[in-house]
Amino acid sequence: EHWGARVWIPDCVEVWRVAEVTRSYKEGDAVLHLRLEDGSALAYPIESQLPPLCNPDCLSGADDLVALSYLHEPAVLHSLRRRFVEANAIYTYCGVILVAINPYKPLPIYEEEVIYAYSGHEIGDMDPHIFALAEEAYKQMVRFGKNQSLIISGESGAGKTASAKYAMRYFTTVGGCLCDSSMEEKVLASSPLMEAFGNARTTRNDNSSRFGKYIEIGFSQARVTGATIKTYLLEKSRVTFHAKAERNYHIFYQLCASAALPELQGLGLRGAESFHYTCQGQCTAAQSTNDVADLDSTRHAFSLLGTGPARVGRGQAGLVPQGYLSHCPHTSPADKALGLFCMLLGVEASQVMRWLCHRKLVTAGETYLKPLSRQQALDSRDALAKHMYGQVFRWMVSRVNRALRSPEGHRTSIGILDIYGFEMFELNSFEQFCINYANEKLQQLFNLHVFKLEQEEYVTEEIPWVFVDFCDNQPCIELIEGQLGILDLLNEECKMPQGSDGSWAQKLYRTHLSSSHFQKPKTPTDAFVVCHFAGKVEYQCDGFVEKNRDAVPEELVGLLRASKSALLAELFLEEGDGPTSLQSRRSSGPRMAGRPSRRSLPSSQKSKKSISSQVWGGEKNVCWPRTTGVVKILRAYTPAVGLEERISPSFISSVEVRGPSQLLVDTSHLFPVHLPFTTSPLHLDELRIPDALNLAFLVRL
Ligand SMILES: Nc1ncnc2c1ncn2[C@@H]1O[C@H](COP(=O)(O)OP(=O)(O)OP(=O)(O)O)[C@@H](O)[C@H]1O
Repeated sequence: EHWGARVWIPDCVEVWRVAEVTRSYKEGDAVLHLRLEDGSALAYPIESQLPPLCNPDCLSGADDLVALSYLHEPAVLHSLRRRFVEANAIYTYCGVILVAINPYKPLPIYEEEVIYAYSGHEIGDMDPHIFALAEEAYKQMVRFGKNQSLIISGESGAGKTASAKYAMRYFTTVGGCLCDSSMEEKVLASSPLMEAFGNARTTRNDNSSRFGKYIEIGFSQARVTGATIKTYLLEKSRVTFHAKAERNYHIFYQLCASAALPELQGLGLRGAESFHYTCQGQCTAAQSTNDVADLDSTRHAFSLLGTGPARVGRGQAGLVPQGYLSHCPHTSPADKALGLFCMLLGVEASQVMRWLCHRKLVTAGETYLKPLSRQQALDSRDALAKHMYGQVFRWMVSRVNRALRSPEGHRTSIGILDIYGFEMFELNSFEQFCINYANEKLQQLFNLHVFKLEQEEYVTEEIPWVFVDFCDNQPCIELIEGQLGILDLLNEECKMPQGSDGSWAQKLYRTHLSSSHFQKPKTPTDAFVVCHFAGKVEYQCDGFVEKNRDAVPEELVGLLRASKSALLAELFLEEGDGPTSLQSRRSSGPRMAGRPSRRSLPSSQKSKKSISSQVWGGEKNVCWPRTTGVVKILRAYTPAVGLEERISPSFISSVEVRGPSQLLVDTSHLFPVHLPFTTSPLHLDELRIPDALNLAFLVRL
C-alpha cells in the first residue's frame, strides 16, 4: 500500500529531498526502496521511524499551515518556500501565528489602499498579512471592549521593527485620531526618534534595534487618543564597544556628520572616525544610511513631539561629552578632551579625574581612597559612559511618552511587543541569559494561547476531546525565577561584598544539579546549561555578578547630578525607577566578559535593583495588561545570512532550528486538519488524513 507514496528524506545539502516509494514496505523491513527526483534508486535504511510523508501538491502552499494533512517540519518548510519563491507571498498563517519571511525588497502590499482593503474584513477573507492581524485585534477591541496585544518575535534582521511599524500605521489609519489630529503623526514620529537613539548598524542589519519595546496605542470610541512606549534591555555595552563592521548608536554619527550646523558649534564635534567610541567598527559611514538627512528626521520628530529646537540642541549636547570621555582616564586635568568634557557637563575636571582613577572603599568604620589600575580606570570610564547613555535614552523615551500622552486618557488599548528572539551563540553570557529568560516567558504565553485556549474552545464547542499534555515550560521558568532559583542566587551573590562568579557557580551546582532543566558541563571553566524550550544553552558564569550589579562609581554619578547644566541635572536626578536596561545585551564572547570583582561595594549599590530583576520591569508577570484579550503572534524569519541571500538551504535550516517545528509537533496533537472547502469533490488520494485523527468514516464517505 506504500507503493507510489512520496516521502521526505533528510539531505545534507538540500536539508530535505523528495523521493517516491518503489516497493511496498512491511513492518520490520530494514530498508525502504526509493526513487529520487533525478531518477536514481536509493535503498533508504530505516532506523527508528519511517520518513515523513509528502502532502498532496494541492495542499502544499496553502495559506494556513494547519491545512496540511501532514504537519511536520519538511512539510512546513516546503510550503513556506513554495509560497515565497513562487508567489512572493511572505506571510503564512500557522493557526494563531502569522509567519513572516523578510523579502529584503519593497513589496507593493503596504499602501493605504491595502489598509482599507483589509479594514472591516474577517481574518480568513483575505491573504495572510500583518494588516489582517492588526484588523483582527482592532475589531476585537472595538467589538468587545477588550485590550489586545500583538507579539512580534524573531531573530535579528527578520523584520520585527518593520512589522511593528506597519501595524502602527494600520491603527493610526483606520483609527484616525479623535481630538488631536496630529496625534497619529506623533505616534508615527516616535519611530525615527527611537531608532536614532536605540538602533545601530550590526553585521546582520544596518538598522538593528538594540532594545526591546512595547508600544501601547490607546483608543477611545475606536479612535487613537495617544500611546505609551516601554523599553526593555537596551544594549548599553555598544556605547563603549562595537565589533568590526558595526557601529555605535545612529545618533552619534548623525551629530558628527552634521558638525557644521550653526547650532552644533561650540561642542567641538568632529568626524566620527576621530572618537574611540564611534570608530572601532571602521565603518563610520553605513552604506544604506544618510546620517545628515537622518539627523533632519530626528530633529523633525523631536519638534513634532513638542520638544522645541532649543531643547533638541541641548538634548543632543548631552551626548557629545561622551565622545570626549573616551579620551579621558590617566590624562592630566589640563587635557583638552577632558576640559571639553567637563565644560560641556558643567563639572570640575579635578573631581572627574579623582573619581575616574580612585575608588572609595568603605569598611567597618573606615573610609579610604584606593588608586585604580589603568584597566580599572578604563572600566570606570566605560561604566560612566554607558550609564550616561542609558540616562539619555531614558530621558528621550520619557519625553516621547509625555508627548504621546492623551489628555483624556483611553478606554482600551492595543499593545505591540517587538522583542528579540532566542539567542544561542558559541559563548553565551549574562546577556543571552536575560534574553532567553524573556523568551521563556513569551513561550509560556504562546502555550497559553495555542494550547490552553484552543482546547477550551473545543470544550465550548463540545468537540469530543482528550486534553493534550503540551510541552509546558513552567519547570524551566521556575528554575530561573523561583525561590533559590538561578536569579535568586545571583542576586544574593551580588549583595555580598566578596561575591564572585565562582562562588555563585558552586551554589548553583549545589542547589540545582538534580533539576531536570539544569546541567553542569564537563568544561574546566565555571559554566551551566539550561534546557530551554528551544534547546540547551551553555552559559559561561564569568561576568554574571559584575554585569548584574551594573555598578557605576557613585561619586561620578554624584558629580553629574550636581552639574551646573539644567539638562544634565534633570537627566541624572530622575534616576532610580527608569526603564529596564541591560548593560551589555548581546556581547557574546570573552572580549566582554567582566572581571570578577573582589572590592567592597559602594553603599549605594547595595540597595540598587539588579539588572536581572528588571527583565520584566521588575515583575515576574509579563508586561502587558492582565485584561488583554486575544493575543496575536507574528514570528518573523530572515532568509539572509549575507543580506543578498534569499531562499536557500541555509534559510531552510535557520527556520528549522529556530522555527515553529516544536510548536508544530505540539500543535499536531491538537486538531491540525482543516479540510479545504471545495465545490468539486476531492480525489481520495488528495484526502490523506492522519490515522491519529480517527476520521476513517470520512474516507468511507
Ligand atoms: N515586510 C518587509 N518588506 C520589505 N523589506 C523588509 C520587510 N521587513 C523587513 N524588511 C527589510 O529588512 C530590514 C531589517 O528589518 P527590521 O529592522 O525590521 O528587522 P528586525 O527583526 O527588527 O531586526 P533587529 O532585531 O536587528 O532590530 C529592514 O530595514 C528592511 O529593509
